[in-house]
Amino acid sequence: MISVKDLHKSFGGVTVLDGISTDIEKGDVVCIIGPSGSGKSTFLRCLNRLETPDSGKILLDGVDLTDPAADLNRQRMKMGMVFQQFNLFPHMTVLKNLTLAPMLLRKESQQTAEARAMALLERVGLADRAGEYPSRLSGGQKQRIAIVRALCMEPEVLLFDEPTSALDPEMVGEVLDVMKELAQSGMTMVVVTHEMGFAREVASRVLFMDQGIIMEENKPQALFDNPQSPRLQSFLSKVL
Ligand SMILES: Nc1ncnc2c1ncn2[C@@H]1O[C@H](COP(=O)(O)OP(=O)(O)OP(=O)(O)O)[C@@H](O)[C@H]1O
Repeated sequence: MISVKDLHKSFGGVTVLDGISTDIEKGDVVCIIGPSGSGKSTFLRCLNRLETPDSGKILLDGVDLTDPAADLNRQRMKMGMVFQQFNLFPHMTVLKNLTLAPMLLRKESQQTAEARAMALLERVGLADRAGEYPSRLSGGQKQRIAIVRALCMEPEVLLFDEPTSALDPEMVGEVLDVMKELAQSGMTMVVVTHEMGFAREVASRVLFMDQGIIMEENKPQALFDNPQSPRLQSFLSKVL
């Protein structure tokens, strides 16, 4: 589904991505962990071209997103993004936040967009908040709404950039539960996270990122279950 080939990105002479290559298949739940500043967010933002890589290729369903001729807006609709800071529109109700993009970009009728939004709100237990403004919601509720907003575009893959980092500890669980449910439903997900428990439980693959490169672990559960693993020890000592 997504194929990344030899991705490089520098900021002001500092190399942040130093030749990243990986393939993400349909149904994968890829967790990216690594120390602060190791380039995790930059990698995620390059995937949907919020950042422009210096070199390398990103193929989404065979379309090269680094090709200037690619229809980026069309391709981006296939990738939902959930940010650390929710990024909901504060002046719009929850329902308006959820229906805006499907109506504007997918040209859906209000009725269709609202019906899907309400069904998804139901799924995350927030149907009764459809008429609220974001300022009246808790952080955990806002992030669940942000996930629903991404889902309303019916993306092929969801990208999460540290979705629980801005939350009070007691709100983390409710957001992770929604993400687990999504993963179990077969959604393809790429998740930058410091939540080791989530990675252990849900990831089909874990990418360890350090100094601009990734090391991949195809059997993350086995890795986490082996506390003697020097590789795990080395990463955890930096991450935690
Ligand atoms: N737009 C930018 N301009 C300049 N430098 C940037 C920019 N974005 C990121 N960087 C730098 O690139 C490096 C990697 O940042 P990035 O946010 O990708 O790391 P991260 O692994 O996601 O870190 P964290 O876990 O702290 O969020 C950092 O040194 C950061 O300061």
